[in-house]
Amino acid sequence: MSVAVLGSGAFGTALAISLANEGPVTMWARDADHAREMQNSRENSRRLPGAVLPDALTVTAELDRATQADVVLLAVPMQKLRQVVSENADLLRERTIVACCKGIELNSGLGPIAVLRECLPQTTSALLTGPSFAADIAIGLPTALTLACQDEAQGKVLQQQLTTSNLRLYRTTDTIGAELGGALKNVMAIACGAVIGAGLGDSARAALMTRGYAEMQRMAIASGARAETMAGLSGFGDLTLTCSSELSRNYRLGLSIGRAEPFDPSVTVEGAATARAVHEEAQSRKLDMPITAIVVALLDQRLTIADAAAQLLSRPLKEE
Ligand SMILES: NC(=O)c1ccc[n+]([C@@H]2O[C@H](COP(=O)([O-])OP(=O)(O)OC[C@H]3O[C@@H](n4cnc5c(N)ncnc54)[C@H](O)[C@@H]3O)[C@@H](O)[C@H]2O)c1
Ligand SMILES: O=P(O)(O)OC[C@H](O)CO
Repeated sequence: MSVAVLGSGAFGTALAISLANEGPVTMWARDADHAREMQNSRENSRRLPGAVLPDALTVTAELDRATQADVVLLAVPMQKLRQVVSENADLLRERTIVACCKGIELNSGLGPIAVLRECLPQTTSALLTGPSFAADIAIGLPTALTLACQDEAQGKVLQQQLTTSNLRLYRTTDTIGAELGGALKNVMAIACGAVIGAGLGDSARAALMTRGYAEMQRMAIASGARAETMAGLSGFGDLTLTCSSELSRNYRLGLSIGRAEPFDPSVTVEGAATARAVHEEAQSRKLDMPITAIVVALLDQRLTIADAAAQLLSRPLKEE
């Protein structure tokens, strides 16, 4: 089995490093200068500085070369997934595709597997998600992820193929649950960062995480996901990690909102677009998602943190 990773950002690079410890891996970068720089220096100094690229990892800007692999991992931001796949559909059609992004597409309201199904209807598609920081994976720290594939037999094969000495993969056929867990936890991480940034305290964060999880469950169950998927690595697991660590870009965006500080717009923060997509979806389906609505209002600067807290605290009292 041969593996390729398309996208040489932080996550793509970390996965490629871990997989290359088990066998040959090709990583594709769209920028030829960047590809050459990584291939020669054995480091991705732009996106994941300090991590060494193993000899078994080849970096190329030639997409037709990378897509010779049996399994192709797509490690690009969610809002770019459709573009990358549809522009290169001819090269990807015969491969097994594993999306590695977390989020919901604006305009369509679809998650990564649903987008892949629309663009490549005949192709086996899966999702790799769960609590994991690129920086941890790249230096060999232990990580557990969820491999979601609707086809159970294909999922078992991929689970074996993509497990490495530091990546332990669990599998599920609940692709909707895995998509929603990874997408919604980023929205909650922005909210938690804002709470901590504004000095509202750890107790408030715990309340937000718990009620955020209830909100995630509400959307997931209404979408046909299984409750136990949300309780697993892709839901609860990733919520815990992302809402509590400054390694998370979503959490850091929240911190900057809470502190009224600027935030670098070039940083990949999946939760911002996802919050908007989910808020729209929730409104049209009449799902109660107050934390998501507040995150959108904070991003749009329509609400202060003080007003946001007051709004959540003054909601009608109810059973838990
Ligand atoms: N960084 C992490 O710790 C981590 C962990 C788990 C999951 N993820 C997920 O992985 C996905 C990618 O995140 P990342 O951290 O690698 O982001 P990143 O910003 O480090 O890298 C994104 C990569 O995508 C490429 N890209 C962007 N637009 C493209 C396009 N139109 N065509 C081709 N390539 C394009 C960029 O060149 C870059 O190499 C996100 O959905 C994120 O949620 C990240
Ligand atoms: O840096 P973030 O916020 O995109 O989080 C990275 C991963 O999704 C954590 O599991």
